[in-house]
Amino acid sequence: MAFPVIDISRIDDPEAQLDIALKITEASRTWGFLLLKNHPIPNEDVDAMFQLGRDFFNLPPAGKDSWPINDKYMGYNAPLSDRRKDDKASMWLAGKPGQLQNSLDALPPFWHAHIDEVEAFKHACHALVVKLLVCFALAMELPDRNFFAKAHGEAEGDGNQLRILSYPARGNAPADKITRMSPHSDSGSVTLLFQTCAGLEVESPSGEWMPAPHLDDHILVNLGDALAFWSGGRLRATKHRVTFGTVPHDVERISMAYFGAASHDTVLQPLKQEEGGEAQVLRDYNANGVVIQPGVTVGEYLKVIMNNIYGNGAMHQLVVETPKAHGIAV
Ligand SMILES: O=C(O)CCC(=O)C(=O)O
Ligand SMILES: [Fe+2]
Repeated sequence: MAFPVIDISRIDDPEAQLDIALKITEASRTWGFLLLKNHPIPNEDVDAMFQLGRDFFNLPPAGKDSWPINDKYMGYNAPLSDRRKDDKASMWLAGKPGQLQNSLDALPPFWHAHIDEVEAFKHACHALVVKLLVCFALAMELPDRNFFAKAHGEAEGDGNQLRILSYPARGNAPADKITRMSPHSDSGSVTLLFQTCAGLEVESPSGEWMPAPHLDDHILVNLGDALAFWSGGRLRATKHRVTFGTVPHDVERISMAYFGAASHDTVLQPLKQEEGGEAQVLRDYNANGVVIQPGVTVGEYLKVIMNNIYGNGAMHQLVVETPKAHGIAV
């Protein structure tokens, strides 16, 4: 089965939309990964963000280290701090519009002059995520084509995160045990991944690690566990990783992920079969070592996941005291 590459140039054209929605949804069900061709985000804007990332990561430690990632997913994460072992750095620029401007103390000074550019880029990413969410609802024949999209209001988007990543060049061949990006699935709804070169490996539908193809000017899309669970298993959150085997150790690799998540008060109840869910009920849906339970909110779930990655090394599980009953609480 070939890795899906889908042309979305006519995604807003009513005559082409359903066909595109069916292709995107089928790729999301089988692979959980796809490449978007002819997407609406201008390549110059993507390149400009990459350049900001490069300039930032090139700063001396004094320009970065005093602003570690905080509980609002803003700030810097230095090499070997992510999962306490991954050899990459990243900068998190999260939250709804206005949050960056209101949180300048949490951001390295480098970013203060670039807030508007970052916000505009996040806004464009969000608009594309919403288009994809509409496609899923259309292809699943849900009564409301905005079923997923309406839980992703940009103004409520505390969990929307832009993350710029740097896999620094290393002079020596690394020791075996050091990873670049440990195997994981993403946690929210839809991730847009922008890459300057190949390097990502994904779990294929038959369960083997394989390199994700890299095509210039395409966006790699993958899905998070919250949406996969909520869809009743119709959409797949696929594991992926970056290793020293796939990225040459002596050149820096820059990538950028926009994580689109539903608002924190969205309640995750898997779609029933008559609503488009799979017959198999999603019991014990285990994602990155955390069991997602029906009735949990997106905010509760994302918090546990982030604590497990950035916390003191202890693994937390979700405790849902009073599961909420409805599909969406917005
Ligand atoms: O750097 C990449 O290509 C992957 C990044 C990623 O998987 C993530 O940030 O969740
Ligand atoms: Fe990821």
